[in-house]
Amino acid sequence: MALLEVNHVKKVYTTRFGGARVTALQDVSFAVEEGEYVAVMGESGSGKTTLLNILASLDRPTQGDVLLNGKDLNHIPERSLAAFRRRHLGFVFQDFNLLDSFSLQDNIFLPLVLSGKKYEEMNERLQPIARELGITELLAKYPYEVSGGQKQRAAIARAIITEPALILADEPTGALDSKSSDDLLDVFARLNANGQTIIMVTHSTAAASRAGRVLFIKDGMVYDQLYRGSAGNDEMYARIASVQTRLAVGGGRHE
Ligand SMILES: Nc1ncnc2c1ncn2[C@@H]1O[C@H](COP(=O)(O)OP(=O)(O)OP(=O)(O)O)[C@@H](O)[C@H]1O
Repeated sequence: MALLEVNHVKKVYTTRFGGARVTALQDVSFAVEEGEYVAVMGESGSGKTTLLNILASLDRPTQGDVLLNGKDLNHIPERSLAAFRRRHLGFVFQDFNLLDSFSLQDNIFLPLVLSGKKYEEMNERLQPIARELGITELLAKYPYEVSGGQKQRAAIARAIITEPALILADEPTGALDSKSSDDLLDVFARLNANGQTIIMVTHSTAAASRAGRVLFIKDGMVYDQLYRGSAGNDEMYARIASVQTRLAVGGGRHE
């Protein structure tokens, strides 16, 4: 059984007064196995954020279903969704989403605090993660006292401290300079090498070239997929660029 199954997902937004309808996703199906690292690419407006929100159980599809570990997200009652997300998913956002009035350590503890964990357990989990991410010395600092790259590492610590089945990252390198982006992508690669499943929405060809598979979304459909196979990052980069060119000029889909 795949870790994540997305079956014929369609999403139509209807404006508040029943006016214009926008089909953000037409018919999206794919599966993600445990341990995969999948990048999702597509032009602005192609439906990436809509898809990520549905995978995150932050929004429900108009049609179709999403199964995480065989559990249909549509069947989780609204009141249990926040706890479900905390237990199974880790989030990394472009703008870090750290609370400014909390130290990095308290930001990282937040999902565990919400799950009612004791300080000793939180601290025991934190120390190896902070070491791995190189932020041990920064834990007492506040988000405004550290760099973007350091903020993003704290955000990753917060995402993985709950040991989620799946990390969902939305443009995680979007606000970082190229050195910090490379560092973040190294962290993702290491997490993935240790078995962490990651889905990352990105506009960056360099970021996507580090993933094991790239899914291209166009007009609310999966337009193409690239599997890394034995390709190195440079070859992957070139292959992604070539699909992007085909996407931009409106060439036929690869089936
Ligand atoms: N809440 C909403 N109500 C109505 N239409 C929406 C809503 N959210 C998104 N859309 C529309 O759905 C389509 C897909 O949007 P989405 O944000 O998923 O694209 P995207 O690929 O993430 O774009 P970007 O790369 O710019 O973030 C767009 O046409 C967008 O205008």
